[in-house]
Amino acid sequence: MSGHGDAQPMTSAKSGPLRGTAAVPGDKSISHRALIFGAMAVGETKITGLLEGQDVLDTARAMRAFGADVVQHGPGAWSVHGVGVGGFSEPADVIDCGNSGTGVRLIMGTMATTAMTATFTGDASLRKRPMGRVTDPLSLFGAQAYGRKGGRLPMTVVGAANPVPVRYALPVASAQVKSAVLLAGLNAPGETVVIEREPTRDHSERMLLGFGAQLSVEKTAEGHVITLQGRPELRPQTVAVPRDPSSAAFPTCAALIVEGSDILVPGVSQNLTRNGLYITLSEMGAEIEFQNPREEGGEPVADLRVRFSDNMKGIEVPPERAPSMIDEYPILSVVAAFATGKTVMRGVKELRVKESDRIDAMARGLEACGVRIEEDEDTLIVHGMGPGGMPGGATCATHLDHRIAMSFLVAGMAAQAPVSVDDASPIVTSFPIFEGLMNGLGASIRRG
Ligand SMILES: O=C(O)C1=C[C@@H](OP(=O)(O)O)[C@@H](O)[C@H](O)C1
Ligand SMILES: C=C(OP(=O)(O)O)C(=O)O
Repeated sequence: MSGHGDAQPMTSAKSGPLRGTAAVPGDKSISHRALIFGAMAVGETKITGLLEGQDVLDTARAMRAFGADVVQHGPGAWSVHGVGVGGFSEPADVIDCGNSGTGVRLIMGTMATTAMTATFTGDASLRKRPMGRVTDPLSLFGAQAYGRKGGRLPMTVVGAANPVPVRYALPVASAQVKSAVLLAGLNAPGETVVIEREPTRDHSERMLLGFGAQLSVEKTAEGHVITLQGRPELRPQTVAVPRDPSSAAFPTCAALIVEGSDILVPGVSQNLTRNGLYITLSEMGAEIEFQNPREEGGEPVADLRVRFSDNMKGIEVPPERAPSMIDEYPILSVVAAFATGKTVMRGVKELRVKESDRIDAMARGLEACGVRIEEDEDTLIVHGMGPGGMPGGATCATHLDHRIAMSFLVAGMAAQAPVSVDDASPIVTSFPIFEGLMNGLGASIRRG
């Protein structure tokens, strides 16, 4: 999907109390990886709970283009007949990863150590995002990449015919870059080593172990040293995808700011590389109870009981927490607008290279809603207006960014006047049932 269709304006008006259970769909990061690792295994991987968002559907299509047999059997139930490590065949056409940074970067890594050429593109948002962060380490394996200025898509990657293993220290805290290097390392003989100073989401490491790769993680003074043995035969798995904590953030935060709300959000990941938002909200004084802790799909999860919280205080979010809540800053900045005092988010410059420049998109939209903002290259500061304090009454630009669209629709649920977004169509990339789920809890979100 290289372009969205028509823009889909949407408006969210003040909501009555939210009630009920918010069962959000499968985790996007784990869904991409289940398809990609399944394609690299020999035999049939069975997946349940797959997120059927556009980003993941684009990865499914890409895996077919590289020769894997990917079949949908029912809602969320998929199978992948893999071709084995190094078994990809050259795609006959351009690979279109739509809106998905995760999709394109992980797939580039996967094909970079196989002797073939593939050309990648995406929508207008993805074509602006930097790919040099993955093609730089992939070139160390012997791959070559030819893209537009600044390492932008469309880009052609020529895979290494005789790949060599790599030792690479990540210059940026990014699970996408880490995963691209590990995926490339699968088809390089010998040991590939990735060193990350700050821990990022660890789904690739967990899944590689599950599929039978030899991988070790050592904590050293340099950070996490991840060592992978190349050329394993990956064994097909049964993957039960847990719910997405980044999607769960939207009903959770909505319930915190909409007066009288009391909802249950089941199966929210407590994986320490993903739960930064929930720690931050608790520190702000949010009324969240973590009930029934258990394992689901190999991830620690809990059910969250979330109540309207009229006593939240702005805080300083520790910068080292950023990787564990990187996609949640837009919705956190909405909650911060309904807290008392200022919330300071430092060390967040990575937000500028997501589907949009998320610091700029949130700053401009919140200002239009009457909120005072300070920002610099690496910082966002929101001056809270207290419960019910945000005037609202604006139309916010979403810049092809699902998280910006959902964040402003949640803001409208508690603001004094309705909040509109110019284009809600990108929400289908990660949370296709957002509108129905939120309205089912009691929200008033309508098209137009
Ligand atoms: O590896 C992943 O699945 C993801 C990693 C993060 O990106 P970066 O690795 O670029 O920080 C995150 O923003 C993205 O939504 C999903
Ligand atoms: C940044 C995100 O995704 P991606 O990088 O995969 O486009 C996101 O989902 O917030």
